Parts: sequence; structure tokens; C-alpha cells
Amino acid sequence: MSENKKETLGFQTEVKQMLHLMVHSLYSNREIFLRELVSNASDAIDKLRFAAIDNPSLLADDPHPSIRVGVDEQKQEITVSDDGIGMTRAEVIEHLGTIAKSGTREFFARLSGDQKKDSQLIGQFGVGFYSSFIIADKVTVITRKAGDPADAATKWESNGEGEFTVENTTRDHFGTDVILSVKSEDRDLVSKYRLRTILQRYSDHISTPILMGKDEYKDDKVIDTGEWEAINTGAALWARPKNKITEDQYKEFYHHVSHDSTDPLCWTHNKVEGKNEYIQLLYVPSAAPFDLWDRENVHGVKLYVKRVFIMDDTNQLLPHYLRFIKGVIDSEDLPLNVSREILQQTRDLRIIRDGTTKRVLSMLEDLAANRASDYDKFWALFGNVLKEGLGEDPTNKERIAKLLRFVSTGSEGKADVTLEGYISRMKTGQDTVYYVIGDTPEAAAKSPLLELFKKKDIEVLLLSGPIDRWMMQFLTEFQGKKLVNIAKGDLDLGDLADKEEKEEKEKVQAEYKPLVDEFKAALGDSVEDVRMTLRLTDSPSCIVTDPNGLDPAFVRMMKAAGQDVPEPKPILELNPNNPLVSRLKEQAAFSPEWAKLFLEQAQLMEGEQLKDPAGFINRMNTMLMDTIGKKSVN
Ligand SMILES: Nc1ncnc2c1ncn2[C@@H]1O[C@H](COP(=O)(O)OP(=O)(O)OP(=O)(O)O)[C@@H](O)[C@H]1O
Repeated sequence: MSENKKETLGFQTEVKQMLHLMVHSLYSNREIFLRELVSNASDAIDKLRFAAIDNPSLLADDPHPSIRVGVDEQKQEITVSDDGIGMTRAEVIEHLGTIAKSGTREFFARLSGDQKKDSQLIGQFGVGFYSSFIIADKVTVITRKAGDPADAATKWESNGEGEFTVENTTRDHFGTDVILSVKSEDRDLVSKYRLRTILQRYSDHISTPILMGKDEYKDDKVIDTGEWEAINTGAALWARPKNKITEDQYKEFYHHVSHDSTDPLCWTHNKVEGKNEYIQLLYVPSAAPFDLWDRENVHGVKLYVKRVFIMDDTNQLLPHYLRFIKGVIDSEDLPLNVSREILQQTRDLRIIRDGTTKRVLSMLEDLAANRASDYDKFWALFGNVLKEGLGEDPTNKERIAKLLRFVSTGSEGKADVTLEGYISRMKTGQDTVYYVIGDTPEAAAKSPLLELFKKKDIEVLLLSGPIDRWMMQFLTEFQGKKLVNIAKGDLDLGDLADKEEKEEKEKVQAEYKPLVDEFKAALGDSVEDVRMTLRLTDSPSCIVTDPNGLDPAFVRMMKAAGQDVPEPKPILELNPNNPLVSRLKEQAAFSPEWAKLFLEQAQLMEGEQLKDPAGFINRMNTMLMDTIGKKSVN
């Protein structure tokens, strides 16, 4: 098809659904269309400024690009124009006919039917432009890509009902006009006064001037002077002095950079001076973004150099474990005219990255120290991401460890225990932080390994899941205290074990040696060792692992992921105070089947899958039969 012809094309199915949603569920939020269009216009100007670094002629015609919001009361139209990068015909079709972002599926999966919640999803999923159809029954876009000739502009038009048209047109300057033909029921919005109020509320932080037609009052009449006047400050918000920025402006700016319409949990705004000068304005969101676990494409911290937008790639500006942070970094020293690839390797960028990491950690420390309930919210949303830092960022490990929150045997299920708090509560003679890891929080809380600790009233941290397992490989010490997994190795309570206990342990080992030998012979290769333990008070047996070996749950995880890892053998420990165990010793009624049952029980308690579940059931049933008596059954 010739590029000049008018084409009628259908919207992608998701766009149709989106448009339907916009119009029907977001009506109560109809003012958002203006914020979205101005935000797109501002992004387009940022992109033009960036392109002009390599090709200054792009800004030669108009060195001070602006955004203009016009109102035509007669035609009932609102127009948002910008002198930005513009779009080619192909780009118009791609950007305004489909939803290119991978988040679309999640968007639809997350729709709740609750208007307020659903409207918050809009900006987050990059569907801003389509919000025009909330108030417009026809939208026309006239756009010319920077660098293209005047007659290579494109006109896009749609009534938002399934199809759109594209055709060739002309436009004097580079940039884009979005013209909304406003629905009859929304005509109250076709008013300079209304639009000005909305823009002042939502868009004052935009660093490009937003212009509107200037009115004058003459003889009690409003006269359009035909001139434009700026209605926003027009200076980048982050470059303004802190005391000139209101809380609401900080929040609005957050909505702009993050595309999240909920308010941030906290923020930090600083000018770093010295050899490297830069400004940081960084926010912690109060809602988790849908792509929190996508480690590759992380957006939300934008890099500017002397107010010129360079890139939106959080991975370059912060370590992965802080990928939830949103905001802006604006450097005075980074070179403007180098490619992004070279920029990523400069030492100055690494210095900024290190400084920004430290600043974020300070912000979190401050939140934890002064706003505990907000820190709890933060922890629930991003705690598992922050834990990655223990492995990823050895320099800041101690600071990250202080920010961790745990559930413990003393915290009644609440994740509010800090390592410092634990250490301050340690018993006299205790020099170790004890923890247990279960596959689930319930398994951890019910682990038989906790029995002795409960009896002695020693606090144990309760960890669970693969992230905790991974994290604890790196967190072996904190403030000079060792962190010990109570499922690893022979339990040595050090000074916490009294003399009698030590003697008792030796006595038990000797007394039970024949039984232990029988267990060893019965279990053969399936265990590393069998021994007696005093760590249990109720359960007959438990399994622990070699302190130097791989964690069994970790091995299970690796296997599930298709890795061939040798399975570590468990160490079976028996409790002499359990009547089953003590009777076995006394009655010499030992059978190898008993040994297998003890091992299987302990494995089940750990949440492990049995290798031979049918064998386990047979053993149980045979023993039940023996108890009931075969004769009576027959
Ligand atoms: N005024 C404009 N100038 C140039 N390109 C634009 C303009 N408005 C929209 N676009 C293009 O259309 C795309 C889609 O815009 P839309 O508002 O739907 O989502 P988005 O802005 O990409 O999403 P997000 O707001 O999450 O970044 C933009 O990414 C941009 O490429």
C-alpha cells in the first residue's frame, strides 16, 4: 500500500478492551487524560533534546521547545501540542494501535472491577494515550518526526470504536498535536480555566514550559490576546531548592516518573557536591510494580545530564536489589555527547551508582528508625528484593543486614525482629544467633528442632522459602556473632548447655550404642549417620545435615530446576526421652522396618517428599495390623 494513501486499520484486541475499560470504568477520573497527554508531550521533548546531542540541527528551528494546551470553544475541541520528537507513520501505527508493552496481559489479569484500583493501573501499564477517549468521541493526532520533511507528517484519527485511519499530511514543525473532539456530556472541560486548574495541580513539575492562550479582562469581558503564557514553573522540579517544593509537588512528580498513581512511601532529595556533582530525587513506592521480579527491564530511575534526559534504565544506576526505587538522577559532570553504551562504562557513572545506593540505604534506615509502621509496609512489599543485596552487594552487607526483618519464636508471627534486637535479647552465655529454615513459615514454626530451644527459652529466627535459603549462604555473621542453622550439624549450645546436660549426653550415647548400631545397619547408605540427641523433647526423631554439606531443600530446588546435584545424606537423630525410642532399646524388639519408619517420619516433618511413599504406607499398615492383631481382622 502506498505510504500516501489513507488506510483504515483495526486496533489490537487488547486496545479494544482497554478502550472499553477506559470509557466505562474511569469516568470518575476523567481529568487524567490531560495529565497523560502532557506527560507524553514532555517525554517527546526529552527524546528530542537527547537526539539533538548528536544532531544539533534538530533543535535549530526551535531551540526552546514547549507544550501548548489550546481550547476551541466553538468546535468543542481541546488540543495538546508539543515540539517533541514526533512519530513516523509506522510508529504511529505501532504506538497508537497496539499496546506494545509486555505488561498488557498482567494488566488484564489484575483488573479487579474496582474503579479506583483499576484506574491506578492505567499509567503503570503504559496506556496513557488511550485515556483521551474517556472524554473524546474523536481523537486526531497530527505528528511529524524530527528530521522528516514537512510533507511527511501523519494524521491518525479514531472514534475509539475498533478502528483508526492513518494518512499523509503536512505539519510546519517537528512534533505532535493531539486534538480531542470532546463528547457533549464533557463540555464543561472545554474551558481554559478548568484546564489551567488541572494542569497547575498535576503538571507543575514538568520541566518544559506548558503554555496556554493569555486572556485579558476588558470591560468585564474576557478577551483572548492571541499570546501564549507559561502556566507552570517550567524548571525541572529536582533542580529547584527543597524549600520551594511542596509535598504535593513531590508526589505529583513521583506519579509522573513512576507511572504509579498511588502516593510514594517516602523520598529523598539531595544535591551531592564535590568532585562529582549530581542531584538525586529518589522515591520508595507504596505499591509493588507488576514487573518487580523482572530483573532485565527495569525502568523508573531516569538519568539526566544537566537537565537533558539520557536514559531510563534503573539497572545502570542502582544495583538489582534496589530495582523498586523510582526517581531522577541529574549529573553535572557526565559527558553529554557519548553513546549510552560508553557512558555505562565510565567511572563517574559508577561513583554515582555507589553514592545513590548509599543514599537509598540511608533513606530506608531513616524510615525504619522513624516510621516503623511504614517500614513494615515497605518490608512486606520489597523485603524479599532487598534480601538479594546480601549476595549482590558485599560492601553494604552489614547495612542491609540491619534492615532485615524476621519472624522469630518470640514474635508471634510478625516479621518485626531485627538482628540487633535479637542480639540485645540473647541469654547470658549465648554467643550465636540461631535460626531454622522451613519450606513454608508453618513448617519452620513447627520444626521439631525448636523443642529444646523452647524449653530453654532461647529465641530462634524462623526463616522460610528459597530466598531465605539463598540469603543465609551470605549472612553467616553479624556484628561479630555467628548465625547458625539449628538443622546443621551436632547441636552445640556452648555455654548455654549446663554441666549435667553434657554428662547426660555422654551417658545417653553410651547407653544407646547398640540401638544406634542396629539403626545404622538397617539404614545403610540412606543416611550419613545415626546418633542420639538431646535437642528434642517430644518428637522421636529428626534429621539434620552435615554443616559442611549442601542444604537438602536447596538441592531439591536445584533438582526441580533440572540441575544434577548429588543428594546430601541426612543424619538421623533419635530422642532418648521419647517412649518409642526408649522402649525399642529395652525390649530388644527392633526390626529394620522400624528404623525406616523413624527416618521417614523425620523427613515428613521437614516437609520432604518421601522417595518411596508406597513402602512407607505398607510399613505403617503392617505395624497397624500387628497392633490390631491379624486374627481379629480375618
Ligand atoms: N506526543 C507524543 N509524541 C511522540 N510520541 C508519542 C506521543 N504520545 C505518545 N507517543 C508514543 O506513543 C507511545 C504510547 O503512548 P502511551 O501514552 O499510550 O503509553 P506510554 O507513554 O508509552 O506509556 P508509559 O506512560 O507507561 O510510558 C509512547 O510510548 C510514544 O512512543
